[in-house]
Parts: sequence; C-alpha cells; structure tokens
Amino acid sequence: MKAILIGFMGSGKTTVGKLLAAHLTLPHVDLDKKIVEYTGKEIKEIFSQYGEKKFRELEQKTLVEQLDKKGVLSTGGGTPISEQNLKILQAVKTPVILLETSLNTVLKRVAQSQDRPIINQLSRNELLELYNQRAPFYQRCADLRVTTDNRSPLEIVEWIKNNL
Ligand SMILES: Nc1ncnc2c1ncn2[C@@H]1O[C@H](COP(=O)(O)OP(=O)(O)OP(=O)(O)O)[C@@H](O)[C@H]1O
Ligand SMILES: O=C(O)C1=C[C@@H](O)[C@@H](O)[C@H](O)C1
Ligand SMILES: [Mg+2]
Repeated sequence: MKAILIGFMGSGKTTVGKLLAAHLTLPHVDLDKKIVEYTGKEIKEIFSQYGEKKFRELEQKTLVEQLDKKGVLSTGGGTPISEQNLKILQAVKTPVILLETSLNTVLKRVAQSQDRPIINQLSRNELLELYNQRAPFYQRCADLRVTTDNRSPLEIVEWIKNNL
C-alpha cells in the first residue's frame, strides 16, 4: 500500500481514500467494502446477525490480507482500536495518515446515515466517550495527521500528496 487512512467514523477515510487513489492512479481498497464483498452482507447485518466480535475478526483478517497489495487503503473507524491491530499498523512500512475530525463535524456528516451501527446505537454522550477513548489509539499508529474540519476532500488530498 502507498498510504493507509485511519480516523473516526465520518472523518472521510472512504471519500478521501477514493480521491487520493484516483490522483495517484492507484487502486482504492476500502476495508469495510471488502468485508461486505467477502460476506455478502452489509456491515449492519454482520453486527446484528453475528455480533461485533465476529466483525472485528473479519476486519483483522481483511486488514492483514490487504497490506501487501498496491493502492490506497481506507480502514474502518474501529480498525486501529485493538492492541493487535495497532501493532500491525505500527509495524507496516506504509505511511498511516490520521484524518482528524471534531465530533461536531462527524455528527453533521453522518448523523442521518443508517449504515453505521455504532453511531446508530449510541447517545451523543456515549459517542463522545467512545471518541475520547479511541483518540489515543489513532495517535499511537499515525505517521501523519491532517485536520478535516472545514477542508474539502480535494484540499485534504492535496495536503496528503504534498506531505507523503
Ligand atoms: N472533508 C469533507 N468535507 C465534507 N464532507 C465530507 C468530507 N469528508 C467526508 N465527507 C462526507 O462525510 C460522510 C462520511 O464520509 P466517509 O464515508 O468517507 O467517512 P469514513 O471515515 O469512511 O467513515 P467510516 O469510518 O464509517 O467508514 C460522507 O457523506 C462524505 O461525503
Ligand atoms: O468505528 C467503527 O467501529 C466502525 C466504523 C465503520 O467504518 C465500520 O467498520 C463499522 O461500522 C464500525
Ligand atoms: Mg469508510
């Protein structure tokens, strides 16, 4: 992989990853999408039918499978949130880029979406707690950090290209 994007739900990993890959004429790989293709089920169905633990197992397996491939990898929001995955992301030679987004912006972007079981299940306060809990995991494996509040996907892609 040429770059790995990490960050909270709604930080823009999928959107920016797709655009960055197009700018670099590389394939784009989205971990969530790979899991959906592999299982033939939507993420919310995997959560409701098999539980989050099973989803995390699939996520880790898929992450390891993709690391040596060519392209730009967009992870899921929870991918770096285990000591095992953190070790994998810290050890990888590819730059890990953290898309930093305030919780307010996250909520503006994804509050209406029904695709993210974690966002749909939690109250705003619980989400804030999760956001604060996750921040150190993201920081521990990030090589580069870019703020996405008030920046368009294209501006973020330009920033990444200039800093990669
Ligand atoms: N920089 C941005 N400015 C404005 N809107 C954005 C930006 N980045 C992403 N969005 C919008 O926010 C929503 C969520 O983006 P996206 O799906 O790329 O996030 P994600 O980080 O991949 O989330 P998840 O962790 O759930 O996969 C989309 O509707 C997208 O169009
Ligand atoms: O932040 C999370 O834990 C998640 C984010 C999404 O990308 C999906 O991987 C799933 O909805 C879980
Ligand atoms: Mg995504």
